[in-house]
Amino acid sequence: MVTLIEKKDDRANQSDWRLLRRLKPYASRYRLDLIVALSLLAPLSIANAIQPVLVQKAIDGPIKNNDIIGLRWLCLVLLLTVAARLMLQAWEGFLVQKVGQRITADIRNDLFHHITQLSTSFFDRTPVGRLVTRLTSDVEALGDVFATGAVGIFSDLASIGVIAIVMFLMRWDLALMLVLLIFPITGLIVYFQYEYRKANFKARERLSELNSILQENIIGVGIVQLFRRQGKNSEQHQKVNDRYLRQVNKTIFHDSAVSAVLEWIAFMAIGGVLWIGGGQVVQNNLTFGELSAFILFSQQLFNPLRQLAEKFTVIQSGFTAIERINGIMDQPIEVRDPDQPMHLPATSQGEIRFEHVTFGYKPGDYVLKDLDFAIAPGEKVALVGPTGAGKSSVIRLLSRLYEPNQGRILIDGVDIRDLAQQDLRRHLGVILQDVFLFSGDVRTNISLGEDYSQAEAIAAAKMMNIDEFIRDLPQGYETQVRQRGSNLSGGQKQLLAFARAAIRSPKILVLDEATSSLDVGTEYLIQQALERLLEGRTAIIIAHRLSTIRNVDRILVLKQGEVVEMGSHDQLMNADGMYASLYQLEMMNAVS
Ligand SMILES: Nc1ncnc2c1ncn2[C@@H]1O[C@H](COP(=O)(O)OP(=O)(O)OP(=O)(O)O)[C@@H](O)[C@H]1O
Repeated sequence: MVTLIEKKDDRANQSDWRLLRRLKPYASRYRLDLIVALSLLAPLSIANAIQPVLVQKAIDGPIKNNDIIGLRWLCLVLLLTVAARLMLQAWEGFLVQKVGQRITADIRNDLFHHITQLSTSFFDRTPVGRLVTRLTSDVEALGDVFATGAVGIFSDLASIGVIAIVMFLMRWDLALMLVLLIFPITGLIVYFQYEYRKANFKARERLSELNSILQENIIGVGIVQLFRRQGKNSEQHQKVNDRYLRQVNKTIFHDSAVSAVLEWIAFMAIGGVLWIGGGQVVQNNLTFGELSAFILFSQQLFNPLRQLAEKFTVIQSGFTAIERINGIMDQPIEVRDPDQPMHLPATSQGEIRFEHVTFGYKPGDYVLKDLDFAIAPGEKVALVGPTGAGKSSVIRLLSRLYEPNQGRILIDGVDIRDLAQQDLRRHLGVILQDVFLFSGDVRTNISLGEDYSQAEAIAAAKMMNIDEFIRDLPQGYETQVRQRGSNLSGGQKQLLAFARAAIRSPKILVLDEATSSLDVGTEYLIQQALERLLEGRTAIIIAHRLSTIRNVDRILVLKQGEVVEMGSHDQLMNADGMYASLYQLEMMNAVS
């Protein structure tokens, strides 16, 4: 499946400045530290450029004139300049890294927050592995830009500027030769930068692909082993891994090439200085001190350039990461709270009304067509129908995980799009078939981190027949739930999910009945808990076993997204339509 993010390959061509602008709001939070760091650039660059000048002064002055005292003074000044430069450099580095890591942490938080608000349809199109890559390695790549001192690029640029000025003041002809070399080097850096960026962008896409495969295979390891897919899946993994490797090799090539070329040019520059400057020394047009200073200058000039090339590798990865992070940040939050949300009163009755609702996951391919029904407060309604009829889609719309294409859904007369989502969730308890448990203790899994007391959690667990079981656990309510609840049975997970709903006491309950068969004892506990949970509440139950819903007030029979029958069990049996035949089929299966 092609995701939106993949389509954004052209992002690799976005200008770096446009990308940097996205960092501006983050950087401005730490304005003061950044201003201090930037103001250190000028003294740092001057301290850097002054060193060759001091060497020149020492050679042409005290050394030439046998002035030992003068030489020692100059050495002391040189030493102090180096010490001052190192201190300023350390201070600047510390500030930049500190701010950088804070910015990275802020981006990580914002990205996480944004992802948690994105609509379910986004998650339908985007594999989990890709998202995890964004949240881990992309944010890390961005952090590396700061951690490796790559932002020192600004001080490198400032150093080049100041060195150029000092060189011109000393000898314009030699200075011109060195400065002219900067242009082809910059051209090379820009070329390799572009190529590296392209290769790196693709390498990261391959990495996400690899992560997706890894994620799927780890989550689905049971199925992989049961169906003996290990060999085939390893082959698939190897293919993607090879593709990733090839792409990484390309990035390594561009990275090494730029370093080698720069090294070569740096030595050419020293050679050039010796060639031209040496000739001038022989003709007495240049002093030894000036020649030495220029050899040092050429080193000092090319060192920052070399570092620029090295840093650009990290910076390019950072840019790629920003592009990809932006790819997520630019995903619109489709389900938003209205500007002035309406509120359901605390005395809300729990009436539900679907008004001519039509919906499709893909445009034009409707899975629910013109649904039009109302559920009275306190009424219990079952949704039945063959697989793929649209039952789960009905509750996804009611929970506002998706929006209808046409029509509207009202709770107590208020369109759910006019409600704050929090308000909707407070009035709506949803229990899904596949109960998701978070790592943490049992109590937290009931309260889900909300402010419920221990007594409330226990009361909910008691009402839902699971208190005794929890007390028997090694640490009772403080027992840690293993990943995704692997230390709990299917029935226990169901009861825990009921307790989660019970503690919130919503007006409306939506239940996707578990399909797996349970032993008679657990089945009884669940039925009893369910009856208590449903008491006094409006409920929609997706029933997979018709025998369990004989007592509901009304049954809606869905077929290919349309309500084809509606009525009580007895009415539908008398009508002898689709429900009656589904029911008879189930009875026959139960007997045989
Ligand atoms: N996330 C999705 N993206 C695209 N199509 C989907 C998605 N979820 C469901 N569908 C399609 O929508 C239709 C209705 O699915 P839905 O899950 O609502 O059916 P259901 O009646 O609950 O089925 P079951 O009883 O098997 O759970 C099906 O054709 C299904 O393939």
